Amino acid sequence: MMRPGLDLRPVPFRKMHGLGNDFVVIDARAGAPRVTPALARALGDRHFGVGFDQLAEILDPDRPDEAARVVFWNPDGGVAGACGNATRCVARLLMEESGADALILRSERGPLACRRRPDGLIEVDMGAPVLDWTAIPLARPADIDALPIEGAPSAVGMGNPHCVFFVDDAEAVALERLGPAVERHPLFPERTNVEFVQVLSPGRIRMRVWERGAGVTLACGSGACAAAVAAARRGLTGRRVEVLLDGGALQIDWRDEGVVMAGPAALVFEGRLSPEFLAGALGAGAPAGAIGAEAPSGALGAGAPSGAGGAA
Ligand SMILES: N[C@H](CCC[C@H](N)C(=O)O)C(=O)O
Repeated sequence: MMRPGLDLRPVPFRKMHGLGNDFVVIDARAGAPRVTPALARALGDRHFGVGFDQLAEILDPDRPDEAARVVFWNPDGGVAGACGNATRCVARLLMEESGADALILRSERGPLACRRRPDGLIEVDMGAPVLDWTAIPLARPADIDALPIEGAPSAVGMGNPHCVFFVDDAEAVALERLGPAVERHPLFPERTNVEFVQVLSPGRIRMRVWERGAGVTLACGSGACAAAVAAARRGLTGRRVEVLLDGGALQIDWRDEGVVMAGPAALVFEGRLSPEFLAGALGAGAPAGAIGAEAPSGALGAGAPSGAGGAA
C-alpha cells in the first residue's frame, strides 16, 4: 500500500547494453533522487522489475574537468567498483548529450578517460590493473599468477576483483556450478567475479564469465581486461587481444597508461518506473533524498559494496 505523503513520481530510466551485458541507467544528476539497495534489488528482478546485470547511476561531477560520477549496482543490491561495459554506455549517452568525442567519468576507482573512435566504438581507459594481493583484495598473501585453488587461477583487480582460470575448452566449463563456488571462495574476502579463458592464439582469447552479485552474463568488460592482463602475465598472449565473449568481441590493449578497452554501447529503450512499482519495491522505507522518499532533498542514499556483504 502506498503511504500518504510518499513522493512516488515516475522515475525515468534507460535500458542499454554492451555486448548483451545489460544495464538500467538512472540519471541522478541535478539533485534527482538517489538509488537505494532496495530499489536496485527490486528493479533488477527480471520478472517483477525491469531486469539488469548492473544498474548505472549517473551523479553530478565533483571536478570541473569531469563529465559525471557513476556508481554501479549489482542486482543483489551491492555496489561494484567497476563495470567496463556500463562505463561505455554512460560515456556514449553523455557524449551525445554534450556533442564531445571524449570525456572523463569518475567511478569508485578513479577517473576513466573515454572517447568515441572513428569506427563508432567507445574506448575507455580502465586504469592500471591492481596486482597487489592486499588491494585485489585477497585474504592472505598468494602468488596472483597461480592461486592456491584447484586449477591455479590468476587474480587481477580492475577496481573489482577477478579470478581468471585458463582452460582447454571454455564451452565445456560448468559455469553455473563453478561460478558461485569460486565467487565465495575464502581467498576472496569481498567475493569475486570469475572468468574462464581459453587461449585461441597470441592475439585472441575466448572467455565466459560468472559475475559477483549477478551470475552468468553475456559479457564483462572489466573481466575481459583482467583476463587479458592475466594471459599476458603468463606469456600466453601479447598485451593486445581480442576477447570473444558470449555477446560479442571486445578489444583490449594493456598499455603503460592503463588497460584500454574498446567495444559497442547500445541504447534499447527509454521508460519510466511507475509509482505503483516504486511503492511495491520500496514499501515504507526509503531514506531522504532517495527514490521513493517522502522528501527528496538531495541527501545521498548509501549502498554497501557487494564485496562487504551488502547484499541481504
Ligand atoms: N559487467 C561489468 C562488471 C560487473 C562486475 C560486478 N559484477 C562486480 O561485482 O564487480 C563489466 O562490464 O565490467
